[in-house]
Amino acid sequence: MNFIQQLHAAQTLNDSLLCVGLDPEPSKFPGAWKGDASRIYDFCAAIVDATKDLVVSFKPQIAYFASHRAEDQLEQLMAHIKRVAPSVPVILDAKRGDIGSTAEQYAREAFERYQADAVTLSPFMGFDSIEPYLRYRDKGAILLCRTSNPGGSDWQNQRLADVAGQPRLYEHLARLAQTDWNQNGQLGLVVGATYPAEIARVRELAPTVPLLIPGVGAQGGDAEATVKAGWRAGAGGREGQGGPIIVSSSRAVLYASAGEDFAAAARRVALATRETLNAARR
Ligand SMILES: O=C(O)c1cc(=O)[nH]c(=O)n1[C@@H]1O[C@H](COP(=O)(O)O)[C@@H](O)[C@H]1O
Repeated sequence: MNFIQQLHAAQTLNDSLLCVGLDPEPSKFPGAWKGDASRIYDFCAAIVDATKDLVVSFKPQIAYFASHRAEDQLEQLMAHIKRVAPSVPVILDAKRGDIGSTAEQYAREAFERYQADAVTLSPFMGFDSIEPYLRYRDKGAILLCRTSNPGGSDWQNQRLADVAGQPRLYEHLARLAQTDWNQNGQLGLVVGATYPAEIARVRELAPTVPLLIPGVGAQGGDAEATVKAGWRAGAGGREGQGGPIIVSSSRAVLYASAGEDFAAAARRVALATRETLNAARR
C-alpha cells in the first residue's frame, strides 16, 4: 500500500481525520519523568497506545528528539508504532529542503532509517530538492504551502508577478502539487488550521492531494471551520473522490494532564477532537 492508500484505509478503520503530533517536551512530562529525556520513548509510546484507534496518522517532530540526542528513541518509537498500529501511517515532520544530493540523504534518513510513511518538506529550493523523495514510490512528500504561523504570510502570500493571473506563492505551489510536480501521486500540502480561507483556496486548486492541517488545539485553529474548508463530500471514502485531510494536534493532546493520568487525558482530548472533526463533515 502506498501512503495515500494507507491514509484512506486508516481514516476508514478509525473513522478519523485526527493526527496526533508527537512533540515530546521532557519539562512537561508527568511525575518522576519530568525533565528526564531518557523517558521520551516511554512518554510517546504511552500516547500512541492510548490513541492508536482514534487517529488517521501519527506525526513525530524530529527536532524534539534530536535536540535531546534522542534519535535512537525516535527509531524505537517508529518501530513501536509499526508494531502496535500497523494500519496507521506515520508522517515524519522534518521540514527538510536542500539540493538534490543532500536531499537523497534526508530521504534515506526519513524512509530507511526511521521507516516513515511520509515526510514534511520545505519546497523553497524547488522541484529538484523534492524529486529524491519521490524515488521512494510508496512514500508521501508533504510540502509546506500555507503554514499555520503568522510569519507564513511574509513569503507565502506574496503575488508572483511573472506568473499568469498573479497568484500568491502558496496558490502557485498548490497548483504545481496538483499537476506538474505530482508525477507519481505522492505529494501532499501543509495548510494551517489558523487560516481556513486559505485551506478552502488550496482545496480548490488541489482537489485530490492530501492536506496536512496543523494548528488546532494550542495554536487556536478552528476545528470545525478547518473541516468545512478542506473536506469534500466523498473524500477519503474511496480513492479518487477527493483528497484526505489530516488534522494535526500535538500539545493539546500530549499535555492534556500534567499528572500520572496523562495518557487517559490524552485519549479523552483525542476522542473529543475526533468527534468535533467528524461532526463537521457529516
Ligand atoms: O509541518 C507541520 O507539522 C507544521 C506546519 C505548520 O504550518 N505549523 C505547525 O505547527 N506544524 C507543526 O505542527 C505541530 C503543532 O503543534 P501544536 O501547536 O502543539 O498542535 C508542531 O510540531 C509544528 O512544528
